[in-house]
Amino acid sequence: MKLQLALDRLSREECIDFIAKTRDFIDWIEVGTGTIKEHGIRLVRDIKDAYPDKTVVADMKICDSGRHEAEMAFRAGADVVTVMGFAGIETIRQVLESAKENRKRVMVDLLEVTDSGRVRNIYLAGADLFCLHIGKDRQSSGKQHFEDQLHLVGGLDQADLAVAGGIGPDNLPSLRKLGVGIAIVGSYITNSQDPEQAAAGMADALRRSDGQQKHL
Ligand SMILES: O=C(CO)[C@H](O)[C@H](O)COP(=O)(O)O
Repeated sequence: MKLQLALDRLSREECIDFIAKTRDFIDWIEVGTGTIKEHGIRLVRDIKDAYPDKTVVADMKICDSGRHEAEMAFRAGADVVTVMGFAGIETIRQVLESAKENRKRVMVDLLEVTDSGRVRNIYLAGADLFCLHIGKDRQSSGKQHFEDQLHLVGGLDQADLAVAGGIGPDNLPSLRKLGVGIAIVGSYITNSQDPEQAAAGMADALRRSDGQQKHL
């Protein structure tokens, strides 16, 4: 299982600092939605230039103007862009087309998606990377679990699976059963007193886990 560091609610300098501290333990770097809104797409470019060997995810959470927004992120050096699973299929198709033309990838964020038929249509449209996601605001209710969302991606045999939202050592064991290829971890690392240790611990635990290893 790979580790994606999510950079949310941070200053530009903090983003750079967290990457420097955790670089040996993380596989993918996510520039969070709010972070892009606050600091601009230029931050994606700066991170990709500094870490050309890392996979950089621009968490654009696209829900309209698919091609325009995807190309903005790819031009800035993003390797992966996110589109919302609840977006119109036309928007999702535009993002997938842009990724194909640019030889990049799309992560479909399934935040608040409940219809597995919709997910299957997105898969049939060419998506091959899906993210089960418990949003920040939902996390506080404590009522949602990744297991409850697993039916959404049942039978999507060729797709890779990521999970995001509240992941830390406590719920790591539950990921083992889900066949997850990539764990997206933000707050557990960025709120830690010792981010380097936190990232090292998560990376070690993820790699030792029984989760199905997928090529990403
Ligand atoms: O995409 C996101 C929010 O929309 C976050 O990057 C992701 O969910 C990480 O969350 P956490 O800080 O709980 O680990």
